[in-house]
Amino acid sequence: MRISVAGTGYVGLVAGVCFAERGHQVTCVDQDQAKVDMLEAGRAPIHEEGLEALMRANREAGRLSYTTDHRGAYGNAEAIFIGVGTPELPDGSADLSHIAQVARQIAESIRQDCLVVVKSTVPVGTNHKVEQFIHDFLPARADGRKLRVEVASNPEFLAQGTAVRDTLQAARVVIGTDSAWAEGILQRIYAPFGLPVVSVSRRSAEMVKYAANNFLALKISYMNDIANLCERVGADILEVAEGMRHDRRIGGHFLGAGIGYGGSCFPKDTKALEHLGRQHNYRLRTVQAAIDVNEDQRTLLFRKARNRLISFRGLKVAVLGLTFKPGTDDLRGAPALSNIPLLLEQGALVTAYDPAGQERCRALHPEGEEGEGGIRYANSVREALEGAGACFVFTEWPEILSLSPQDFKQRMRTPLVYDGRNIYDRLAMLEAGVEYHAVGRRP
Ligand SMILES: NC(=O)C1=CN([C@@H]2O[C@H](COP(=O)(O)OP(=O)(O)OC[C@H]3O[C@@H](n4cnc5c(N)ncnc54)[C@H](O)[C@@H]3O)[C@@H](O)[C@H]2O)C=CC1
Ligand SMILES: O=C(O)[C@H]1O[C@H](OP(=O)(O)OP(=O)(O)OC[C@H]2O[C@@H](n3ccc(=O)[nH]c3=O)[C@H](O)[C@@H]2O)[C@H](O)[C@@H](O)[C@@H]1O
Repeated sequence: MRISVAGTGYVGLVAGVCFAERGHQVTCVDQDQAKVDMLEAGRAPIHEEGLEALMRANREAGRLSYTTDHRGAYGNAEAIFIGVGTPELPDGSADLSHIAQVARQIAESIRQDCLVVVKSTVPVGTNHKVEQFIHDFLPARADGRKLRVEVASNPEFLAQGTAVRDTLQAARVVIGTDSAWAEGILQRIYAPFGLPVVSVSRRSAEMVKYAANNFLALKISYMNDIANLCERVGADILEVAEGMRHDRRIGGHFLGAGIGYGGSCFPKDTKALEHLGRQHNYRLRTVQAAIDVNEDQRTLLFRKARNRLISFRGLKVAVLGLTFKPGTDDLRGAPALSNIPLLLEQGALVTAYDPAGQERCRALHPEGEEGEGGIRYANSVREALEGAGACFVFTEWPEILSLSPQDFKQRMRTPLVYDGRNIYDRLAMLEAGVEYHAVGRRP
C-alpha cells in the first residue's frame, strides 16, 4: 500500500521504516529540512538500535523515501499516518497545533480517497475533531464528487531504545475506528506484521494509550512511594520488589524505584490525562498522586546530598548519565536535567558523562557556562570520576552499570555515591569504603 507518514521523530520514522520493511511503499514527511537531508544521506536523526540498517535496506529496495514536500507525499497516498509531537502546554493539556497543521496540509493536498491515521498520543475526541477539521478544509472538486477521508486511531506503544523491535514484534496493535472501511485498510496494512490486532472504537483507542502509559507511570510512582517508606522503616526496596514480582498478577516490569520517570511521554501524558479529567469535572486522584510523587522523587538525591555536604561550592561532582534512560540520546524529561541546574546554582563543578546524550546536553549547558559553578564533559565514565568529591548516577548505561566499587574508591577524591537507579551492590560498596546512598535501600 502507498503510505505517507507525517513526522520523522521516534514514532514517525520508526513506523515509516517498519511499514517499508513489511513491504509497503512509504514516504516519510518532515517539515525540518535538516532532518530530511540527514535521512537522505542515510543517517537517522535519532539514536535507535537497528534503525539505520533498516533505513538502508528499504531505501535500496526502493520502498522508502523522505521529503519536505507534503503536497506531493499526501497527494496520492492511500493512507497517511500522523506521528508529529503533542507536547505539554503550561496548563498540562496536550498541544495539538502540530496535529492541526498536518490536518490542514492533508486537506489541501489529497487528490484521492484516503485514510488518515493518528499515531500521536492525543486526548479522547481528537480523532473526531481532526476528521471534521479535514472535511472543513477539503476544497471542492471540479467533478463535484466528494473524496472519502476518514480518520482512525492507531496509538503507538514503542519505548525508546527498543523502538524497532517494539514495532516489528509489538505485543499488540490497537486500531480504533467506527468504520468497516477504515478497519479494512488498517487490517491490510498490519497483516504482513503478523501481530495480534485489538480492534476497538476510536475513542477507546485514544483512551487505551493514556490508560496504559498512566498505569505504568503509576506503577513506578507507587514503588517510589514504597521505597521512601522502606528507607524510614529499615526495609530494602530491591528485596521488596523481588518478593512482589513472582506474583503474576503484579508482574516483574516497572517495579524499579529510583529518581522517578522521565522521557517525553510519561511526564506529559500523566498531566494530559489529569487535565482531561478536570475538563470533564472528574479528579483523577491516582494520576495526580503519581505526578506528585514523581515530582519530589526527581530531586530526592540532590536534597539528600545537600543535607550531607552542607555546601556544593567548589566541589567537583561527577554526573553519570544524562539521557532519561539508556539506549537513547533523548534528554526530554531527563532527571539529570532537573538536577544539573540545582548543582550549578549551588556552585558545584560538574563533570558529566553520557555515551549518547552529551552533544544535546552541551547545547543546553555549554562548557564553561557562566554561573556559580561550571560544567564540563568527560570522554569516559572513568574520567568523569577522577578527583570527584561526590557522584550522581542518573542513567543505567552498560558502562555505568559495570563500574566496580574500586573504580569509585580509587578515582574519586571522596568516594560518595548517590545512585538514582539502584544499580550497585550496596554491601560491596560499603566493604570497599564507598559511602553509598541509593533509593529505598537498607541503611
Ligand atoms: N517518543 C516515543 O517513544 C513515543 C511517542 N509517542 C507519541 O508520538 C508522538 C510523536 O512523538 P515523537 O516521535 O517522540 O516526536 P518528535 O518530536 O521526536 O518528532 C516529531 C516530528 O514531527 C515533525 N513535524 C512537526 N510538524 C510537522 C508537520 N506539519 N509536517 C511534518 N512533520 C512535522 C517535527 O519536525 C519532528 O521531526 C507524540 O504524540 C508522542 O506522545 C507515542 C509512543 C512512543
Ligand atoms: O508513550 C510513550 O512515549 C512510551 O512511553 C514509555 O516508553 P519510554 O518513555 O521510551 O521509556 P520507558 O522504558 O517506559 O521509561 C520511562 C521512564 O520510566 C523510568 N522507569 C522505568 C521503569 C521502572 O521500573 N522504573 C523507572 O523509573 C525510566 O528510567 C524512564 O525514565 C512506554 O514504556 C511506552 O510503552 C510508550 O509507548
